Amino acid sequence: MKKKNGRTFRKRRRKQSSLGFASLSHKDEYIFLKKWLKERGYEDSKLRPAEFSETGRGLLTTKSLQAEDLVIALPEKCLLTTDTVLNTLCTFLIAEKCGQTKSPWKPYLNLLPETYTCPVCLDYKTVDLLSEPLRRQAYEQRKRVQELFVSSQPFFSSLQPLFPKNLKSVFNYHAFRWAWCTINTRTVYMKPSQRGCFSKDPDIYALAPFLDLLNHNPAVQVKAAFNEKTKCYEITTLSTCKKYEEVFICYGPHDNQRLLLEYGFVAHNNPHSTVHVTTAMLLKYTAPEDKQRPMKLSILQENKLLDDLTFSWEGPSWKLLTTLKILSLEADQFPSWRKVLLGHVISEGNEKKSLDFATEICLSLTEETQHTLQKISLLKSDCQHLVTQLSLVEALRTEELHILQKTSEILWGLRSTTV
Ligand SMILES: C[S@@+](CC[C@H](N)C(=O)[O-])C[C@H]1O[C@@H](n2cnc3c(N)ncnc32)[C@H](O)[C@@H]1O
Repeated sequence: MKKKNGRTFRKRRRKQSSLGFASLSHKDEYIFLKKWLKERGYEDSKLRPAEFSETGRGLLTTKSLQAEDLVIALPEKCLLTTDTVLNTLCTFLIAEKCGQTKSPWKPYLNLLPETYTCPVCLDYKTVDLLSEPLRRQAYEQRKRVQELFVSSQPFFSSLQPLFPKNLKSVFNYHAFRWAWCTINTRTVYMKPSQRGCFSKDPDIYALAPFLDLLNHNPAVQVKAAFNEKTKCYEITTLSTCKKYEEVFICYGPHDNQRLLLEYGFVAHNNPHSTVHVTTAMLLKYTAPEDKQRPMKLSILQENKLLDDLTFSWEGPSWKLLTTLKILSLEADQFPSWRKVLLGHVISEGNEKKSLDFATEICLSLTEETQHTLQKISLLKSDCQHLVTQLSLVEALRTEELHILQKTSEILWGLRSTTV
């Protein structure tokens, strides 16, 4: 301990803060976790927990990593797996957390976040600031978790003899939501072992202590799987990482809406970011007097063009532009709708009309996003207790605004070449 006050320590602390992270590995909780992992066969020489200014808690490497290097190999004994249903793992987490002192998982449970920012945990005021499609998904998530909680009640009641405390003080909605978020944001997928082509083995999800401190970066590539030979869950990087930098993995090619929905955060400059255009929005800008509108809509529906219409950093998606071209067909052009689906240009007029249509939608979404950002900034000063969640939605809506601004530039360029 005395060593900590020495010159080397002070020098090291200075170096760390200038690099944008503060080491956590000297803290008791992390020392206990490392000891616990070691007892279960985990050997590590390079990863250290740290607090990063951009991403919060994560892991850094003390040795540079080259492509194909193993980032981590976590032995099976350290994994908390479920080959049964989700609520069994929820129940397990709640029960272990409440009887923490005796739990063999204590060093891990101690370090789990106390709160989450997935939509199920957000205040209604915050959820209402999300864009319409995401808001709908956020309410669906709430409903799903509530239903799962209600359907787990008989199971919780059957556990009463095992608990001296009043069961409701242990298995309440608050605890269930915490456990659900823990599982949703932190489990890794383990492909069931292939016992035969028609194997009915259920999917297995595992909580992986320490490994679950790795944060997401959409720009990195990794391979992750349970290795049957070494009996370890292994992550190999396909990207490089410099010494004393944060080691990232990629949770998948998710856009920011999906990251918020599933993990409760957003990634800045996410290349997969999109802004969704709903059917209601399309209908708002199509002429209701267009007699072929119902037919056009059923063609679009049959060809699955109405789902997932988006603007991205590259402008309107192919699906969105094709949809707009079909909706913009004049009565005499309508029989050519199949050609539009095949990517043919029907006329200069149709091209121009669909781009004008896209511009109108983009402009309307831009105004709506700017208005929401103003509301967020007012709410941030009025509702101090919601500042963290409001900042999260602000980051998401700001990224959406940037995509819409980029799209507007792209559309302007496209329109000037078609006129
Ligand atoms: C598997 S955990 C990673 C470790 C986590 N930061 C911790 O302190 O326990 C996943 C959670 O980390 C956070 N996270 C992951 N990547 C992030 C990033 N790039 N920026 C901000 N938060 C991130 C999110 O809260 C997410 O739900």
